[in-house]
Amino acid sequence: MIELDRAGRSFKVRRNVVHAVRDLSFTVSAGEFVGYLGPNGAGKSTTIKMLCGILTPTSGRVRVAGLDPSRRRTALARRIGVVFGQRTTLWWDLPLADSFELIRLLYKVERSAFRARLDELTATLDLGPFLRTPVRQLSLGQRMRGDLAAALLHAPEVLVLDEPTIGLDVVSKAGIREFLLRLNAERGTTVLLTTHDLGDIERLCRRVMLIDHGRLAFDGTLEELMATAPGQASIEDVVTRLYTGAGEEGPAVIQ
Ligand SMILES: Nc1ncnc2c1ncn2[C@@H]1O[C@H](COP(=O)(O)OP(=O)(O)OP(=O)(O)O)[C@@H](O)[C@H]1O
Repeated sequence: MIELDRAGRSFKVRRNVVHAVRDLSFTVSAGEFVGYLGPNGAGKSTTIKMLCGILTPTSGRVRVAGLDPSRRRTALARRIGVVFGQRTTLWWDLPLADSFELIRLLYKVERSAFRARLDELTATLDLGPFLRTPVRQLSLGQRMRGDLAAALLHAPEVLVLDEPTIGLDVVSKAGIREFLLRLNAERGTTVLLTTHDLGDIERLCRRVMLIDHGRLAFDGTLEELMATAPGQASIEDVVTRLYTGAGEEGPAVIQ
């Protein structure tokens, strides 16, 4: 479903070149739920932007649902949903329901399929009480549920999430995690999740990829991740160790 083959993306900054992502190769199969971790500046958002076609790779190859994202952005938009937790795709001054209707028109979703999908999302994300509220008046947790629904109205096969639980309280986080688990289990939606919240990873992801300085530093199951640092008490300890390269053998490097 997602394929990167030696993908790289660099930026020219004045006289320097920043290699945000280098030589990155991985595959995510249909139905997987994968956590994509890395310290600040590691290259996670750059990867996600290449997956959505916002950025073109400067080397290598990227495919999502068999499509080259930067060349087939419109075709890909029908197959992928994206949520950037720090931004909203909703119309700030419009009621949530009107934003959804605009998205229906943009994606050319047939009215009855849209109605059924919206009813389902309204029930599972509990959107009913604030469907008529302008987006700017929503709390962060309500807005995030609205953004998730907006990303899923066209029933994409792949969902890419960039910090979807940032700033949420424990109850809101639990609700969103529960929703994502069900979406993956019941609909088989493939999910790639970037987060700094390791609770998200523990609760949701069987497979974890870790990127550092633009390169893949770990790719394996959560159990294998924990086993890279035997005796470490928590996932925070293990990930801190990998981020800082601490320990006698250093981080588990896969390549
Ligand atoms: N448009 C750009 N121009 C120049 N440099 C960029 C650009 N976008 C990203 N970078 C650089 O590429 C590197 C990777 O950035 P990226 O945003 O992908 O990291 P990240 O893993 O998402 O970080 P964070 O967890 O802080 O969001 C950083 O050094 C960043 O400064």
